[in-house]
Amino acid sequence: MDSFSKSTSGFDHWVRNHYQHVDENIEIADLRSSGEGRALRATGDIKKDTVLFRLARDHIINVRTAALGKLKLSNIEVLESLNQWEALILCLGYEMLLGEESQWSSYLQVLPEKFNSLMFWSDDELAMLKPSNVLTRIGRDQAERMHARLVPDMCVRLGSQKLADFLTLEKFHMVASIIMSYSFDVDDPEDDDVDEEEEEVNEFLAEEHDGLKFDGYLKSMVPLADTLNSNTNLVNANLSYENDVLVMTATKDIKKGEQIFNIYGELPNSEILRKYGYVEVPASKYDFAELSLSVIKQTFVGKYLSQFDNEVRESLFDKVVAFVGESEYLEETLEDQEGGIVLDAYEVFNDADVLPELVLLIQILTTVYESFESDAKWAKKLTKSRSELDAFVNRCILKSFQLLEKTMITKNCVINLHQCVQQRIAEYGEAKNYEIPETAGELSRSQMAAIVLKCEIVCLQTVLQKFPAKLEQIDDSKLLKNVLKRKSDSEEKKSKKRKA
Ligand SMILES: C[S@@+](CC[C@H](N)C(=O)[O-])C[C@H]1O[C@@H](n2cnc3c(N)ncnc32)[C@H](O)[C@@H]1O
Repeated sequence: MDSFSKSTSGFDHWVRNHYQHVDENIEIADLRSSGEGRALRATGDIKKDTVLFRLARDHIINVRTAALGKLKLSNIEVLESLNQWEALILCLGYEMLLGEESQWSSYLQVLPEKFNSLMFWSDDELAMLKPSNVLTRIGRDQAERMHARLVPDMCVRLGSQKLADFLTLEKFHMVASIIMSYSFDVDDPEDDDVDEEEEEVNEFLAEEHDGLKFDGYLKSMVPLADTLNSNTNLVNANLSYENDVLVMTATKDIKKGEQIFNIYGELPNSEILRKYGYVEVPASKYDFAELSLSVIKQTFVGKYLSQFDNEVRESLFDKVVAFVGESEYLEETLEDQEGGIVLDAYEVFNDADVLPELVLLIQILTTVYESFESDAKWAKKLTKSRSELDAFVNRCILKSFQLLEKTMITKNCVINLHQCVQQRIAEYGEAKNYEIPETAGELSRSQMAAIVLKCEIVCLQTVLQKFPAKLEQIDDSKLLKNVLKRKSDSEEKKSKKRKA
């Protein structure tokens, strides 16, 4: 028996001795040959709603159960003043330091030491993922800053100089990565002042320091629940949290020999690779690409008002977008769209579902720019008067919003959105020619990078084929007439004033 199998068998033994229930038709399978590590598999037919296993809360690792919390009287309070990531990194690190003496020693044996998540890719390897926006979310610097905050001071405060010595930066990255790919956000029955909306899913990147209290959940390690691999299309099990116990249940009939899958989140392949170090083939059910504001800027600045020099065109775009971003009308009308409609990047999903914020922005920009094109002299004048420009953009916002509310869109808006998407596809270069293999197997990092890029391109191409399925297209002239009518009204008023 190799050491991998020995660890599996030790862990299996521990689970069956400690858990309240483990179904007889499940096993921990060795799927190393297909690059999937350990996984849960059915050894007999399992009916939907069968409880696969049930465990008491004291078998999971978090601030309430871990040895570090009990090392000193004040430790729980100190740990609760940290954020979820910091607290669990220190708790799990301490269990690893305890090794054989840890209550979870058999479980610690089956945690990985090697990772494919993006934190561990070299700069050259990461370059293979250009131009995916996932490259902006790796978080290596945040992890290093977190390490500097916690080690050694916090470890010493918690009473363990040994933990400070143990948690080198390399170890810290390893523990953080285990938590990234293995932990669960488990409902906290002791914290009933829960505001689900406020749950911060990616607080590791946000670096918030609010402390654990009132988050409503505790980031925890849940042995065996984390042995399940994930598949967005084949998910057939779900972990639920009851007062005293955690229960893994089959959500579908599962046949003998089939793998039991969880779902780690509604994530696209780029995020699955970033956090978990693998990709789904041929695609994740939740794939999306991102269209950044800079691509939209390039498209509009490159297309309109060619008689102006580039600097004027760029500054005009920035002014218009800044005004849209601060629009009081939009703030009041779109109450539930906190942060407005101007975003750094817009997600574009694999079913051509385009964010309404993006459609509205492009409709506003199209209306503004088509109006400018219709009278370049007037446009030039407008660029010099902030208040007149703002008033005009405001009208375009209003009319564009009303149009989309009636499920209509102008033809040039559709063309412009398609051109933004084409501009984005062009940034991917040759990646569009890549053919995704039919089965995953063991994939190299360059293959996984190519699959991520191809999945993003497919989302963008789908928009070109399908958008706008649900909106009626009208001629731009109808909207422009409406917007520009007011312009001529106000010019007439001005000239009357002048005459008087
Ligand atoms: C929560 S663990 C699941 C158990 C893991 N396979 C193991 O051997 O410990 C998450 C890790 O499992 C692997 N994994 C999960 N789902 C996978 C899948 N569908 N294909 C390949 N690897 C997967 C990835 O390495 C991921 O980081």
